[in-house]
Amino acid sequence: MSVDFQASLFDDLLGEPAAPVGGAPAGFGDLAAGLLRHRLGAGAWVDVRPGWVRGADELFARLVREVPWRAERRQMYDRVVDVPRLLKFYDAHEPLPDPVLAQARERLSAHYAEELGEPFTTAGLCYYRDGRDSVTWHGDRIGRSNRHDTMVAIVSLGDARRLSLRPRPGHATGEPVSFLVGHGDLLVMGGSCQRTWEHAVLKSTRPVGPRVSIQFRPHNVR
Ligand SMILES: O=C(O)CCC(=O)C(=O)O
Ligand SMILES: [Fe+2]
Repeated sequence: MSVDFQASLFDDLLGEPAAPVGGAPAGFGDLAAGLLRHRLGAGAWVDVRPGWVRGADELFARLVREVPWRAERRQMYDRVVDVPRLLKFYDAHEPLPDPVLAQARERLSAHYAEELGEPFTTAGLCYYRDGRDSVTWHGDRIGRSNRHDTMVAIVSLGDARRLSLRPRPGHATGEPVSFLVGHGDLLVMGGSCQRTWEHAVLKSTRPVGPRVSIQFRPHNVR
């Protein structure tokens, strides 16, 4: 069984007007207002803040247009296969492709400063062109996250996709959960989440439009 949390359902509860359609500049809602923590077990948690980025239509369009997206290929057993999404990684000192992303990183670093103990530095961008694009089950465990608690903060733009989580065998128990992350939503995986749980954006057979995901991580977490 999977438990569904539909971010969009919370929108009205926050009592904040939805972003106007069209060219409004991107801005941010109060991060702490409407931020909800879901404890997954084994020290893993997920924070969700629906509609954090406002007026993000233009931002989404700019990122789709201007980020130098890369198609990658990976070895899978005895074959080389296309990675089913486009990617671009910005290391700590590389300029981000849009000032709004720098603002998002600053706000996240400020909000989580005490709990995380360090700033978010890098930004990994993924472009899911349609429902066939996906990321398979994994933990972000390259680097310190293999041994230490950390955070990965994801801003989602464009069409909503489901971020699914399940316990990593031998490391956690519990029911799988999934969060529908939509345009402007923030989802933060924290605590032991990368070591003890796995996450994925699974392929969708329903028609789904493009989505851009921006993942902010601290230094040497990937
Ligand atoms: O698309 C997402 O929000 C998740 C991407 C992800 O898990 C990753 O790139 O490590
Ligand atoms: Fe990931």
